[in-house]
Amino acid sequence: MGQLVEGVWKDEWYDTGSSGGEFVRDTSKHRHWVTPDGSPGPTGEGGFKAESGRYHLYVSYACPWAHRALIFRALKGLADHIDISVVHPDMLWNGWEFRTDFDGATGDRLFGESYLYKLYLRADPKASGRVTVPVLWDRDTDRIVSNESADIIRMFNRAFDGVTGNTDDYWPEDLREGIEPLNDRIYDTVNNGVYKAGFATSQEAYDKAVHPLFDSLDWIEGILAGNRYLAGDRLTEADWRLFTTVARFDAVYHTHFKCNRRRIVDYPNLWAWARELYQMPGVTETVRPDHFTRHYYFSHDTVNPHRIIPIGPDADWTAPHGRG
Ligand SMILES: N[C@@H](CCC(=O)N[C@@H](CS)C(=O)NCC(=O)O)C(=O)O
Repeated sequence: MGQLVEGVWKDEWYDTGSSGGEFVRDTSKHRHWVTPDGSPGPTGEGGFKAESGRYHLYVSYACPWAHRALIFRALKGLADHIDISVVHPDMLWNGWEFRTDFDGATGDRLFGESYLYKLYLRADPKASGRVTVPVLWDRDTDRIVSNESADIIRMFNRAFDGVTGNTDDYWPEDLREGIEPLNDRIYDTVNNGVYKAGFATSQEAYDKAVHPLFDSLDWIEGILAGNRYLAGDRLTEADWRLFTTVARFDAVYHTHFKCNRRRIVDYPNLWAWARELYQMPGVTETVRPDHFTRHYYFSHDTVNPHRIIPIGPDADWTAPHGRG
């Protein structure tokens, strides 16, 4: 674990000392957009036209943010148009590595680099900041288009429709007003909430994160009692953004991040909703418990110093969901 400082890799854990023990997530630095015609998107520069074979996606099967991008790649029929490199689940003193000694870890298929930070340095030799997945890489310009999963899934949602012919829409205009507040609360208290609880280094910081997390899970359980999906009867990005955290919850966050007031299996509606999403075509293969259990328990030695990987719960994700 570390970060780049003016082109130099520094091995250091998150600094929670200056924030009262609270984990504060950095904002993503690369915010360009792929668009159908290469015109600029909501942020950054233009020049990134949607084309088959031009872009490469760097992911970890362990990471909930990268997982969003993998799911949208599957749902939107992009697998033949955007290829991927998968990092090794261990994220140690050199950050994410391109080792291949773990099932599914591919190495760096574009450049044969050893570490993800070297990819960031290819794009900018003087780069500073955290080196995170996912990364959407442009082969034509050797630049990072984006390292922000929330943006990448919106690009995947529409930008390549002319390439794939797939017009499924997970951010439909008429539901956006409802989706935004769901995303905001779920990001802050659930997606990032588990990290805030797990990386807290003071009781106060932990308490401040863990109560809103479970308040939100209770609130979501209520929504899913009356609705098939979060925003109503249509599946939207709000569901997928929540799903990647839920998929890791009982195996990892409940134990490793001390989010143990309840498990997902204790919420009947949320658990059935999670199984329904898990079972959708193309999605199941993106869920890799082998990668996420190994990653969290083994990489975070500040949280789990002996790196013992617990046995994990027995839960049947293939059981009928009954939400039809
Ligand atoms: N806001 C980013 C966050 C990505 C992120 O934090 N990824 C984690 C893995 S789960 C990472 O690569 N962390 C490395 C680090 O912080 O040094 C996004 O949603 O894409």
